[in-house]
Amino acid sequence: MDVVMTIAGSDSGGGAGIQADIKTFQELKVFGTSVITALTAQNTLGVEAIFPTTPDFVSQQMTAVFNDFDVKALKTGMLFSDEIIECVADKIQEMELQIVVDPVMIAKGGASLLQQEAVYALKTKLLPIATVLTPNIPEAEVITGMTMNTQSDIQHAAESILEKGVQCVVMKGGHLEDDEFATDSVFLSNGTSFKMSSKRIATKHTHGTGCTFSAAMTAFLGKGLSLQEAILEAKKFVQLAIEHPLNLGHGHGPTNHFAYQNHRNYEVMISEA
Ligand SMILES: Nc1ncnc2c1ncn2[C@@H]1O[C@H](COP(=O)(O)OP(=O)(O)O)[C@@H](O)[C@H]1O
Ligand SMILES: Cc1ncc(COP(=O)(O)OP(=O)(O)O)c(N)n1
Repeated sequence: MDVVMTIAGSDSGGGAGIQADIKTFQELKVFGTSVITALTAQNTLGVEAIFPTTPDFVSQQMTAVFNDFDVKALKTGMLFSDEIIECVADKIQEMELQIVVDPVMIAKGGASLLQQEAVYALKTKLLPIATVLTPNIPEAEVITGMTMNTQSDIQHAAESILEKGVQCVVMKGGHLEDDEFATDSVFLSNGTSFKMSSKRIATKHTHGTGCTFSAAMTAFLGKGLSLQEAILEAKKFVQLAIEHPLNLGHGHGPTNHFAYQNHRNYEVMISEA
């Protein structure tokens, strides 16, 4: 059984963060381990409180898992502070691992899940060792300092991120105003680029989409899929999870992690970036 890890915050409401990651890992039949960076008191209506873990305790959790398991791939989600980012980066920089960095910054309700002063550590410590970075448009704008309105803006921002040492950037288009398609643009450091589109679902139940997408990518990388295959299959996983909602909670409900096993046949459309 392939072992993967998530380093992220806990969402008491179960739709995002560690909980979304572990559910995704379970559905994709990899063994999930977890390192908790912060606890959030959260539900589908928003984040009510945040209680961060100490960097030392983050380090202790990582050591405990790494001393016992052969972790093939890991993802990072909510990292909260520059001290936690530095401690995570120091620990994994020498390891042979596939690293998916989901640069979680702001939750849907507006709560800040990454302190502003931590953006520098994210850029200088974590990006250089990342296999894949999965920013949404607002996150890519913070990382690059660029404004992104057009496909050409997306390409320029991706190029500037690749220069920081990341092997692949997946610019998520969930926030773009397109009624028909949810399109993500993928750029690899070897010069390959493509867009992947799926039918945009008109729904408010999109809590945890980013976490689920990056967790699925991590699971597929852990299982040995190539980078491109892992990205495409993760897109399929998140599409099905959005398309078959569970209708839970009173706000932005969670996605459905069971859907991939029940409705496997979704074709993601691929085109030139
Ligand atoms: N309404 C939607 N219909 C279909 N796919 C969506 C929808 N919203 C987001 N996605 C997809 O979900 C994934 C996560 O994207 P996004 O919601 O932008 O991330 P985040 O949660 O980090 O803001 C991407 O593949 C995106 O294209
Ligand atoms: C603990 C925790 N981690 C991450 C998020 C953000 O998740 P995301 O997938 O980006 O979904 P939304 O916040 O946009 O619903 C979170 N909310 N909590």
